[in-house]
Amino acid sequence: MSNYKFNDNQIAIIEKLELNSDLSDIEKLFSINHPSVEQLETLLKVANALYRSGHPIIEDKVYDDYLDDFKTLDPDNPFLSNVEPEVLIDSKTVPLPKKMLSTDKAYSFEEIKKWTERIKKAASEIDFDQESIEIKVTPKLDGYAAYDDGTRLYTRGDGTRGQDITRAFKRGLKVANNAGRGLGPGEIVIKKSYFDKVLSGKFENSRNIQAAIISEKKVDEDVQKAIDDGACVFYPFSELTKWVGSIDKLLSDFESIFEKIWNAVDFDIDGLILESTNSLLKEYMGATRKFHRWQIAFKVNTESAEVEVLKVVPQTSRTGRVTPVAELLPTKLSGATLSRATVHHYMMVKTNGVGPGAVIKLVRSGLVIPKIEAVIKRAEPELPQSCPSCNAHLIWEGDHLICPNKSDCPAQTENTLIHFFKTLGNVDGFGPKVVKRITNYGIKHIHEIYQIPKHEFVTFGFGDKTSQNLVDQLKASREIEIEDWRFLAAFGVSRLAGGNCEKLLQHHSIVELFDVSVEEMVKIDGFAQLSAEAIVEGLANVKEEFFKVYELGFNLSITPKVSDREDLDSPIAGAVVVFTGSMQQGSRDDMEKHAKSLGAKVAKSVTGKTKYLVAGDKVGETKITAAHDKGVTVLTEQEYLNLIG
Ligand SMILES: NC(=O)c1ccc[n+]([C@@H]2O[C@H](COP(=O)([O-])OP(=O)(O)OC[C@H]3O[C@@H](n4cnc5c(N)ncnc54)[C@H](O)[C@@H]3O)[C@@H](O)[C@H]2O)c1
Ligand SMILES: [Zn+2]
Repeated sequence: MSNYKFNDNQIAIIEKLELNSDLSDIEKLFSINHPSVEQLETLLKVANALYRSGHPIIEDKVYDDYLDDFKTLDPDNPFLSNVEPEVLIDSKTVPLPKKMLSTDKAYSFEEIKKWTERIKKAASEIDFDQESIEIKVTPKLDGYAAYDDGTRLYTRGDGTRGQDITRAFKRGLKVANNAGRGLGPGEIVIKKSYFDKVLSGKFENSRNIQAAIISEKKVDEDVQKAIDDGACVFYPFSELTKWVGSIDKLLSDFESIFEKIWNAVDFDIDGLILESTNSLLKEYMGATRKFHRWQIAFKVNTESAEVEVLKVVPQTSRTGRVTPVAELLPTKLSGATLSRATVHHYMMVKTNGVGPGAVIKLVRSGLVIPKIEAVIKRAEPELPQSCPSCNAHLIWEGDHLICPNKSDCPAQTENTLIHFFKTLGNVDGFGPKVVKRITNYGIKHIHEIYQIPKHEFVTFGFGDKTSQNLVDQLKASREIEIEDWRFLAAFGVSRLAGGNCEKLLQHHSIVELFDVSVEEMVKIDGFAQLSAEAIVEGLANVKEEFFKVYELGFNLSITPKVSDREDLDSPIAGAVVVFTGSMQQGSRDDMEKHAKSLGAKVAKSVTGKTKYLVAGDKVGETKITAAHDKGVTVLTEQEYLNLIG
């Protein structure tokens, strides 16, 4: 590979670093296969400086991989334990009003899960109620980090000292959503659509422009126009679209949350930020010198590869849908060897020619399953005629091939049972292997599993100890308290995952739900005609089995009814209340909980639906004015306490 050649802009930046190597030696580093520790350090410093001043030389993932290597070779190097510094625009730095750190990174769902485990562990260490742990997800803006204290605007610098770039506001830079000044940390960003339409001819990437907005030099006229057009803004993180919910919800709805937040803004983003919002927990978890332990960035790496398909095998799912799984010539992609990928459905196999010998473009998106982005070379597809599990003749239903043998298809039975225990999630022991063995002996229903005595497990071929353990697990799964919505979701009715179950159970008890008509269901917020029809039909199909299982006696915690809350005789019942700022009488978490118990709907941000904004200390004037503008009643903490008596 030939060496990289720096351009003049890059050379000017590298010279500021005052490294002890010649430029030509540094250029060579970017094509070396296994750089030494010293070489890695130089390489990282150069790449970082170029990246932060708008002239990146390598992809983020490549940078992060080098960083990983460096961590292994020289874990105590100070470059690793501090925020990666920006290149100074001039020589003067000022202390930041608040520390600005980097974020820890996760490139997979597994790493996110581990992070949530750490939060739960921290919560249990300080007796913080697990139920109250709240996670916020926002888009990770890929701009230029800055801090606005209401008077000055600062760069992040080295995390404790930055540079004064208030001039950007003097140049007309606006705050996103007209949110006003003083909202703390955020990023200077440029609207993607504007960049593509107006600026992409002249600038290579939006980083070039970010650097121009804050530079000391006179601003380029196109950039000034972009500022005047409101296409460049300072976006405070507090103003971002967000998802807020429990750890369970986060993990169970991860893909849909991901989709929604990822597409929420018209700015470049390079991931999602996940963080705990509970101040007690945050305080306890604290930070390293580099990142907050209560926050993590989920980054996606979009590396792709062209891969040959060896064959496509059908797999029958719990619902009878037959999923095409492509077996691939094993290929390395972003650090993992891929040998399988799921194709959406058999219609895609048929129309796009995904058969043996086809070449597909795969993208590993950081989520668990690699996605097929395109079919590069078609091949004759093989469409199965019969169910790989029960041999029943397959039928088309829309884009899908379906095994119609609901009652007697081993794959459907097994997957239904696996889904039940997995969704219940309160015991382990009933994973795919165990379930397969049990179903081989003719067990087909959830309620039957609960009636298997120990000696029968032994005749199924489980050891004595394992058999006892399985019996104990079954008992425990009924005794350990579990939310009724989760229990319902475990029956795997189509369109009845956890979120929808909870919404329905806020209106009807789990037993009543089986008698709710489509007409009644569409009256509930969030249920359209088609989903309601599917749900009512799905419930009817599982009704018999549901009650057999329900009558075994599970320890269900009941979802509170909306009506109970609105009927409460409290001045805030049914009202949407937002708490902001720091409170005197107790923690904000506690106040929110108390408000909920009084029937209020506690929200995190003010919208047109908000009735009261309870403002504690240190709340910006702009936030209050904005609330007034939306017709919200703003109360001080004391006024609120008087109101609820
Ligand atoms: N390509 C390269 O050569 C190169 C060089 C250096 C760094 N990088 C990339 O930069 C990363 C490290 O950079 P970093 O430390 O500046 O940033 P980071 O990726 O660690 O993220 C931390 C920053 O995210 C910002 N942020 C954006 N949206 C946010 C939100 N919604 N909530 C909270 N914070 C938000 C904040 O400004 C914060 O300072 C590396 O992982 C690497 O991928 C790339
Ligand atoms: Zn079948």
